[in-house]
Amino acid sequence: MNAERGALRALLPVLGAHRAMTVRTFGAALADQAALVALVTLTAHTVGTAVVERQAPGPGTVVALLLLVTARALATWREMDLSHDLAYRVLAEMRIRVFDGLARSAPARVGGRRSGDLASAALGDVEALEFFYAHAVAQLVASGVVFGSGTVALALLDPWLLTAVLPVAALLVLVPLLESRGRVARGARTRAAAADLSAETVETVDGLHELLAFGALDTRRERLRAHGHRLGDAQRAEQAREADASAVRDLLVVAAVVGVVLAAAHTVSGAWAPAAMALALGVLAPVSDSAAALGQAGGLRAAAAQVGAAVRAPAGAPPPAAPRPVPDGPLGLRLRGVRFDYGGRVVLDGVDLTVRPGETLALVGVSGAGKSTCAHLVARFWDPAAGAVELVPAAGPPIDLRDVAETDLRRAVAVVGQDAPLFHGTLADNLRLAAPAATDDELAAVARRTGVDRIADGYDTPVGERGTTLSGGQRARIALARALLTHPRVLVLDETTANLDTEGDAAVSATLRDGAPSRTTLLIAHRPSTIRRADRIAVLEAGRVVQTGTWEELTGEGGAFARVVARR
Ligand SMILES: Nc1ncnc2c1ncn2[C@@H]1O[C@H](COP(=O)(O)OP(=O)(O)OP(=O)(O)O)[C@@H](O)[C@H]1O
Repeated sequence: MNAERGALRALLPVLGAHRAMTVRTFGAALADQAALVALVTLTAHTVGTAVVERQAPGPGTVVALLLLVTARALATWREMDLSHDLAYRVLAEMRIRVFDGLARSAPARVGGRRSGDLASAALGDVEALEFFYAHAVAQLVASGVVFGSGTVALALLDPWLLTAVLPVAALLVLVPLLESRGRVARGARTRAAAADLSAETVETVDGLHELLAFGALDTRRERLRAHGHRLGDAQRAEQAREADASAVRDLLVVAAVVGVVLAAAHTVSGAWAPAAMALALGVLAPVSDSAAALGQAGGLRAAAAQVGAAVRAPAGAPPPAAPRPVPDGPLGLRLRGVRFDYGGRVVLDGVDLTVRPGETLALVGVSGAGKSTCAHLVARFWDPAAGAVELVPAAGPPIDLRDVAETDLRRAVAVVGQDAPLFHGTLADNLRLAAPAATDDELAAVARRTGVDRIADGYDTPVGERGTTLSGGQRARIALARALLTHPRVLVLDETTANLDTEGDAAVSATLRDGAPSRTTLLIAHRPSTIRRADRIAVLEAGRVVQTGTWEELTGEGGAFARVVARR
C-alpha cells in the first residue's frame, strides 16, 4: 500500500514532455466548464425575467445565449479531442517506458514474474491510466478555477448564499479523500485479479499441448472461470461503491441548491434568485465531477504503482560509465572467482574457468549445477555478486564485461539456448534478428552450414509465432544460424544441439569448427558424444569448477566427471 501512495503523482512528470498540449487541454476544459456555468445562469435569469417580470428576452440576451451554446459545444468537442489525444500520447510513451524497464531489468525480473502478469502491467495497467490523463488532471484544475470565480459571483449577489455552497463543496472533496483507503484496496484487488487472469490465460495458451495431452484442459477451464469470476466480483464491488458515491454526491448538490433557494428567497430579488440557484448548481456540478474523478483516481493507484515500478526498474546489468573498447582478433573468456545467486541459495560460489582463444570447452555438471547461469552471466543478463566475467584479448589486459558497451558485447559474444523462440515473420526475418544488414549471400552460406536451408522452401516462408510450426531441432538450427550471422568471436552453446539427432549434432559441430577456427566456444552439453568433441572439459559441482581436462584425462580420473557421464 505504501508503494501505491503518491504513485499517480509520481507519473505526472510524463505530462511535462507534453506541456503545451496539457495547457491547451486545461484551456479547453476551462472554456467548456465556464461556458456551461454562464449558459445555465443566463438561461435561469432569462426565464426568471420572463416569469417574474413578464418581460421577453431582448435580442442581446438571445444572441448571448446562442453564442454560449455554440461556445459550449465547440469547447466540449475540443476538450474531448485534446484530452484523449494527450492521454493516448502519454500512454504510448508510458508503454515504451514500461517495455524499456522490463528490457533493462530482464530477464532477472521476467524470471521472477509470470509473463501474463507482465503483459498486464505493460498493457492493462497503462490502459487503465487513460482515465487519469484524459479525464482527471485538466478537469480538476479547471473545475477549481470555475468554482473559485463562481463563488465570487455568488458572494457579490449575496454572501449568505455561500453558507449553502461552501460546506457542500468541502464535503464533496473530503468524502473521496476520507474513503480513499477503501478505494485503493478495491482498485488493487481489481488490478491483481486482472493480472492473475492475464497470467493464467497466457500460460493456458502457451501450454495448450500439455494440457490437452494430460487431459487437464477442463480443470484449467475451471481455473480460468474462477479467475474470471474473481475479476468480475472485484469490478462489481468497485462499481457498486461508485454508484453509492454518485448518489451521495447528487444528494449533496441538491441539498446545496435547496439551501441557495431558501437563502435567495429572502435576500435576492426578481430574476436573480433563479439565476443564483443555477449558478450554484453550475459551480457545484464540476466540483462533483472532480470529486468523482478524485475517487476513481484512488482506484487507479495500484495500476500506477505497477507501471511506476516497471518504469523505474533498476538495470540488471547497468551500462558502463566509461566503456572500454574490445580489440579485434580472437578473444578468450574467463570467469574469475564468480559468485552468484538469484536472491536465495548461492548458485555459483567462486567459479574459476578459462576458455582460451579458439578453444572449445565443454562445461558439464548435473542438472541444476549452474551451467546455464554461467551462460547468462557471459551474456551479461546479470552481473556476478563477486568476481568477474572477462573477455581476454590475444594482447593486452582482460576486459571485465561490466566495462564493455552493450553493442560491443553483442558483436563479440553470442549465446544460443536450446529452444530460442522465433518471432512472427519469415524465416529470413528471424535469421536477421541480430544482423539486419546481413546480405542474402551471407544468409544462404550460414543456412547451408547449419542445415537451415533444408527446413523450408525459401527464406520468405513464414515460420509462425514462437516457431510452433517447426520441430525442436529445426528451431535449434535457426537459433544457431541467427547467432552465426553476427560472426561472434565467443560463442556459448547452451544445450543448443540437444534436440538434434547424434548425426545432426556431429555435422553441426564439424561445420562450426571448420567455419571459424579462431572462435572460442563454451559448450554446455549433457550428451557424451558432444562433450567428447570439445578440446577440454570443465566440471561444475556445488557452485565451483571441480575438474578440468581432456576427455581422456577426465575419464581416467573418476570423481565428479565420472558421476556426470554415468548419469547419461
Ligand atoms: N531465474 C531464476 N530465478 C531463480 N532461480 C533460478 C533462476 N534460473 C535458475 N535458477 C536456479 O539456479 C540453479 C542453477 O540453474 P541453471 O539453470 O543454471 O542449472 P543448469 O546446470 O543449467 O541445469 P540444467 O542442466 O538442468 O539446464 C537451479 O537451482 C535453478 O533452480
